[in-house]
Amino acid sequence: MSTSPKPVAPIHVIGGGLAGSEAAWQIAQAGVPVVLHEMRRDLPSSSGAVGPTKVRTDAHQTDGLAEMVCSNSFRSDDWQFNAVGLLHAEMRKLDSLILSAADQHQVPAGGALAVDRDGFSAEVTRRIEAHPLITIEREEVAGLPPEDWDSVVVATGPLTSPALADAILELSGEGQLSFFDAIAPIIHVESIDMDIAWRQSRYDKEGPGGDAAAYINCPMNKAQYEAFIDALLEGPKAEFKDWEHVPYFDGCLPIEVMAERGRETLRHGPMKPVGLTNPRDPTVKAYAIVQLRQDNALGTLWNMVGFQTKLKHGAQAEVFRMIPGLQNAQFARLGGLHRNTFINSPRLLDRSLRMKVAPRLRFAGQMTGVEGYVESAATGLLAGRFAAAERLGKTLDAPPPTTALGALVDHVTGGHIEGEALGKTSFQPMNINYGLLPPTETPKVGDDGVKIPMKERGRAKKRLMSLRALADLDQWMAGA
Ligand SMILES: Cc1cc2nc3c(=O)[nH]c(=O)nc-3n(C[C@H](O)[C@H](O)[C@H](O)COP(=O)(O)OP(=O)(O)OC[C@H]3O[C@@H](n4cnc5c(N)ncnc54)[C@H](O)[C@@H]3O)c2cc1C
Repeated sequence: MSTSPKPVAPIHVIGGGLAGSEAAWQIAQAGVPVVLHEMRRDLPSSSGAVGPTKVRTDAHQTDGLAEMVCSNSFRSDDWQFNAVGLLHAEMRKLDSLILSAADQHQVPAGGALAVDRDGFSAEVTRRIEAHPLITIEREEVAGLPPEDWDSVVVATGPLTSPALADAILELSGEGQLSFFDAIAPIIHVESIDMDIAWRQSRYDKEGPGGDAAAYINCPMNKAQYEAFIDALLEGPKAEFKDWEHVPYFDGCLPIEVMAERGRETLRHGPMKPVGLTNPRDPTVKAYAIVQLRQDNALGTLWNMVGFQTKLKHGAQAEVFRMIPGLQNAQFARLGGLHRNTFINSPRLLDRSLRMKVAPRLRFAGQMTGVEGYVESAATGLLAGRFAAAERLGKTLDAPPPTTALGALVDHVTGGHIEGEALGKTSFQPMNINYGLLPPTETPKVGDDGVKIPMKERGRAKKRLMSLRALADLDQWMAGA
């Protein structure tokens, strides 16, 4: 007598945003059933109320899956010279629902992949609803998922509902999960002018690694400082939106707010010039000094210490390039101000995005500390594949760190270096960028054997890194 095979138990995905929709799709495409829980819905009108009650987050306007809450752009689609374009290319290779729906609903935007947001969200919703292995439950998961959900992907995003956020916070043992956040810019190290800046820790103090030259220092004279303060005070600031009502972290005030308190405040705060000596001008005391601290294990990205800001993005590049040594700075991430919910992933997650203290819970999307629509969908893609492989009794390692996908996993699960934690984590959300991938040698000669001009070598290096990433991803896929 033949017995029918035991049905595969479903995986639960919480959150039908960019990450959750992609995760659900990847799991179902692997042949594993999925229940996707999304809280946004229209409730029938209650007695006396006019029209249906709409359950939304503070930013979402619709009940459509994968709603883009702000811009309609997935940013550059150039896989050769842009890290997010490379991430697109990798995701396309892996049957990404988000990329496929975006390609289908593309609108003209130069080299960027921008979409008709309603058409895009409708397409994702249609394909998820039509998938025979996916069931959608329109409900809030208001606390930790029931124990009998043995495999869960939590993809509830920056605006995770408070009941679930509180439960995760408690489980994590961390002090904080959701906050109104001002973040400092991060700079590619190769764009810092080391003929002006120098390496030294304040008072040559050795760090835990025995390094007494852990910081990069940019000196300012009085005139430069005064001009900088004027530019800071005059620069256009991002306005608060009415959904942004969570307070600042203590000790994390935007620099413009400090400057408004007095022209000298910054010189006595993050720009204090004490304990540092410019080796090129040892007898002259700098009037103010901007410090940068290494931000990733590779040493390719450096964080402007104490420079959290709510200056508008366009103004930031202009104002911060006034700092001597940063005149040609290339920003891996600009500073910003927004409400965000994310976990301290480097401490809490393993390399397959499982929570170490509760491995039935996997995290994906902005909750893991990646930033942006594409990066969120990318971690959803991986979390979905990891969860499906586990359910099917297979092992799936993360893609290598030379790929954009692998670099993202490495960043959120370990690549970041903890700063001098002021009672809080220094881990901050980040977009994909080449600084997260191990560097290659800068090529001097092109494929055609012709010498590459100096100013084009940075681009050539990006292309080399992209080619390496796609080749390594192919190899990973062949072994997966
Ligand atoms: C105001 C704002 C503007 C932004 N603008 C941009 C931008 O222009 N470009 C960009 O690239 N990124 C932007 N981001 C970042 C953006 O949120 C992420 O890039 C992306 O949407 C995150 O994807 P996600 O899947 O992690 O979260 P989301 O896309 O937000 O999806 C999370 C889903 O989980 C649901 N959910 C929450 N809690 C529960 C619960 N307890 N039970 C069930 N469902 C739940 C939500 O309703 C939502 O549908 C912005 C973020 C915010 C907050």
